[in-house]
Amino acid sequence: MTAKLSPLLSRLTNFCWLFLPPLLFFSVLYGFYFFNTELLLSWIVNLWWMSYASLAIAAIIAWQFGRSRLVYACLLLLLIAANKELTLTPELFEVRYSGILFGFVFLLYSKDKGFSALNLCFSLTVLVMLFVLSWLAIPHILLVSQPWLTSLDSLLFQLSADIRSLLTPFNAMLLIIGLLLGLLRLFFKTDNTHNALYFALALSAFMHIYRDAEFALITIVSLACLFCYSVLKDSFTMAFKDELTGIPSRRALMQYVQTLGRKYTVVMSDIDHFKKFNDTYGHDVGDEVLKLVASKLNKVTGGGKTFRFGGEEFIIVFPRKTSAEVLPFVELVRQTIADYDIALRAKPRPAKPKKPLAGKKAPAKKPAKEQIVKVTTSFGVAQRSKEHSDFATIMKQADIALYAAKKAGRNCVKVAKQ
Ligand SMILES: Nc1nc2c(ncn2[C@@H]2O[C@H](COP(=O)(O)OP(=O)(O)OP(=O)(O)O)[C@@H](O)[C@H]2O)c(=O)[nH]1
Repeated sequence: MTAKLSPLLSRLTNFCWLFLPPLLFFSVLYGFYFFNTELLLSWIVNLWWMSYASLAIAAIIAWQFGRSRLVYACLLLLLIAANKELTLTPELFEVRYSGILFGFVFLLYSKDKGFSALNLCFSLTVLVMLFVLSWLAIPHILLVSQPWLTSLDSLLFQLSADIRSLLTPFNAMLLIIGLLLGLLRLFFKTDNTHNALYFALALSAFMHIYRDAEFALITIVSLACLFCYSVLKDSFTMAFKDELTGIPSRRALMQYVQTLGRKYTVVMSDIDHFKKFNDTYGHDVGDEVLKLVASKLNKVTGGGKTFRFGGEEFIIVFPRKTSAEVLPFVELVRQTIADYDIALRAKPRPAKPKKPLAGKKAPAKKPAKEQIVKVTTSFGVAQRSKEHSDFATIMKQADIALYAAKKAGRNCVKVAKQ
C-alpha cells in the first residue's frame, strides 16, 4: 500500500513544489500592485510598452529553445495587451475570453512540435478556430445552458455580490471547465512549461473578469517573466538531470566538483553482470532496473550526493569525509540493493510468438508470470589526498578500486590504496 502511495505522494509533492516559485513571484508583484498603487501609477506609462517588450523577449527566448507552445501563449496574451482600453463589444469580449481560455487548454494538451510550416499552420489554425467556434457557438450554448446558468447565478450571488457583479454565470461556467481541464492535464504532466501555461490560463481569465487595465498589464509582464523562467529552468533540468533515472547527470557532477573543498571521497559504483541482465530480460527491463538502482543510490546517507556517470555507472561524492568514514554508508546502500526483490511483471505474450529470423538474435526472455530477481552492485572508494589531489586522478583511483571489487567476486566495496 505504502509502495503504491509513494509515487502518488511524490507526484503531489513535485506538483506543489513547482507551484511555489511562481506563487511567491506573483504574491510579491501583486503585493506591490495593491499596496503601492501610487508608485505603480507612475510606472503605468512604461507598463504599456513593458508588456509588449516582455512578451517579445519571452517569445524570442521560447522560440530559441524550441518551446512553440510558449510562443503561441505570448500571442494569446498579446490579444489582451493590444486591447488597452478594453473597448470590445460585450459579444466580442466573451469570444476573446473563451477563445483565450480554451486556447490555453489546447496548448496545455498539445506538445512543443517546433516551428515547421506544417506545425505552425496546424497550431495557428486550431487557435483561430477556437475563436471562430466561440463566436459561432456562444449564443447557442447560452441558450441551451440557461437552466443551469440560473442556478449557478444564484450560487454566485450567495457566495459574494462582488464576484457576481464581475463574473457572469456563463463566464463562471467556462472558467470552471477551463480550470478543471487544465488541472487534470497538470496533474499528469507536471513540469515548468505546463505550470506556466496553467498560470497563464487562470490569470488570462482573471484579467477578463477584473477588467482593470493596470492589473492586466502587470499580469502580462509577470507571465512573460514566468515563461522565461520556465524555459530556462527546464533547460537547466535537461542539462543537469539524467533523463532516464532523474538523478543529477555527469555534467552536474563536473559542476559540483568545482564546489568541493580539500577533503572529500569519491565512490564509483557499477551494476554487476548488467549485460547479461539486459540480454536475458531485455533493454526495457534493464532501464527499469537502472532507475531502481539509481533511486536506491540516491538515498545514500552520510551526506553523499549521487550522479549517473554514464551507462550503468554511478558516482557518489561525500564532501568533508574520508574513505573510512563513508564505508558504513556505502556498505548500507550496497546491502539495500542486494536485498531488494525486483518484481518483473509478466507482459501479455503475442498470440503467435514470432520465429526469430535466421542469423538474428532470439527476442529477450519475458517473465512468464511475476518473477522476483535481484541485482547487485560493486563499489570502488577513493579519497582526496596530497598525492591524488585532482578529481580526475581520484576518479581513476576509485575506478581501480571498483575493478578490484569486480575481481573479488562483485557485490562488495573496495577502497583504493593511498
Ligand atoms: N538497459 C540499459 N542498459 C544499459 C544502459 N547503459 C548501458 N547499458 C548496458 O550495460 C551493460 C554494461 O556491460 P559491461 O560493461 O560489459 O559490464 P557488466 O555486464 O555489467 O559486467 P561487470 O561490470 O563486469 O559486472 C551493456 O550491456 C550496456 O548495453 C542503459 O541506459 N540502459
